[in-house]
Amino acid sequence: MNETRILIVHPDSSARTLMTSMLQTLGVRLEEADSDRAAVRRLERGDINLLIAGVDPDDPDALELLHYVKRKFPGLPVILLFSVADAERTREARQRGAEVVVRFPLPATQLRAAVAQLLGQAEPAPRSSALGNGPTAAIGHGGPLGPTDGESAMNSASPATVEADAGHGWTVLSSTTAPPATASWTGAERTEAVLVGEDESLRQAIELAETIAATRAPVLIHGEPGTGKSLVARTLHHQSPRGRGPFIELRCLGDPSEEIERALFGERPAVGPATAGELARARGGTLYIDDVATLGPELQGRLLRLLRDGEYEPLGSSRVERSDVRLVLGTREDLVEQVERGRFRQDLYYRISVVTLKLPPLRHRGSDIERLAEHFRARAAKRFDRPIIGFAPQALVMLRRYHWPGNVQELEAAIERAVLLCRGRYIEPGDLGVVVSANPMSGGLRTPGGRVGTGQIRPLKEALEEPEKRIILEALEALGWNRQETARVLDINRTTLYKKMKKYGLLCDEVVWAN
Ligand SMILES: Nc1ncnc2c1ncn2[C@@H]1O[C@H](COP(=O)(O)OP(=O)(O)OP(=O)(O)O)[C@@H](O)[C@H]1O
Repeated sequence: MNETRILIVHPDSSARTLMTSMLQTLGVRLEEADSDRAAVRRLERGDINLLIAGVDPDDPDALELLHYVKRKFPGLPVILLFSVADAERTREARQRGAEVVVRFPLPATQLRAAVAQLLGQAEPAPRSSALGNGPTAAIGHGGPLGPTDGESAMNSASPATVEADAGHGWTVLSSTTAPPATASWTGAERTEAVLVGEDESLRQAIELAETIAATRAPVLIHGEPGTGKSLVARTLHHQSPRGRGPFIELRCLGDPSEEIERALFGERPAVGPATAGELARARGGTLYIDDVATLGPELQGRLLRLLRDGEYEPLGSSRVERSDVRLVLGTREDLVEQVERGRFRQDLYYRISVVTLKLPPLRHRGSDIERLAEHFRARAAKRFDRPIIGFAPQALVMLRRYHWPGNVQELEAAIERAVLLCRGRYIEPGDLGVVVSANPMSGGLRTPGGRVGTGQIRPLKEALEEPEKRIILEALEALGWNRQETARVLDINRTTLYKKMKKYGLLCDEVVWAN
């Protein structure tokens, strides 16, 4: 089998070196070109599977190489790296067939995810002998879960992309641009539910999702209950070329294997009517399977086959069906741990985890708590026609101190209840239905009697996270975000500080090169 080759084009050698170092763990052959001319020469020798080109959108010839590639090698996927944000040029590049347009520099994880997805769908570009004869072998469909014809180029000619591009906020060019105040994915408004949040780790998850939204690769979403996995899956669907197709959700928790199997694959008994499964219903769209960790061994095997070969058989039938869905999987469990315990197939894990979005728990999202509370208040006031216009200061303090084990879902329910119960115009602490400890270090929920309910006692490690985050944040702020000095004062080494900052989403402005 031919080696996979990526051609990196950039006039600046340090940018090429940087990209090479970001991609070397992928185990592919990386080649470099310092100009469009050199790139064309190399492309014509054949066997390039993916092109990554850095461009300056202000340059009038910025898209010439793209234009050439899409004409001569229509199957060759292209990632364009823009040196500055330029929405107009981004639109133009996508109309001309660029699969991914991102701002450079960008996090290594994001670049690797985009490359992995596109390589999963591409076959080597044809050799030069086939050139000049118009379109030659197009992108291979990389197995049955590869893109359909309409998706393969992911270009803006598809109605979904044109609409998403037409001023609705959807653009992949956002890796280092600041998100808007709320609803980074304004396109999601079509689904009614809007994704609200500015927390850094949520933003990184969203950016990664944006990068791969247009591909058909499976996506794994990991997060505690109520962190928004289903909402992110839905948003991902609406931002993809499949956005006009169905979005189907299948929740697995607690259902016996056979029920899930029937729901997923459908049933075709020897006698009697056949029943379509969710896979058939989601045809042309996206199927979100939640709590994938709870699937039994048999179902895991069938899911693996579906992902690998795009095939399945309905219950009671031996006739093989082909699937045409994008799969998004949700889990609240740590799948690596499940693999180590022998409860989850490693091969399945590898297949679904190439792109993993990690949603942070609400207690780590800082000011997003208020942002979300305000969003839910406004929505509930409108929905229930209640004249509630804000929060009393003490109610906000309470919201900030509570640790929200049920995450956004719990917050949403608490605010809706408060809007209904509130007698004044501002939500008061009493309306929230929870009594949060006055001690900011505990962050715990107390029963009205004043004692901590046993159901609210948290594992020590988790309970210590909140004060630890606060102490680190205060030290960083006091020391002007000087990490060396902060580590010294806190008496920890810099690597430990870095890891903790990452865990708590405090790496605000930093582009993550490593990992
Ligand atoms: N960032 C967000 N902005 C606005 N609403 C949100 C956000 N995250 C979650 N929600 C809302 O919170 C509720 C719970 O979200 P969702 O069902 O997506 O969570 P989940 O992680 O899938 O939950 P579960 O683990 O129970 O399946 C939904 O009503 C959703 O619309």
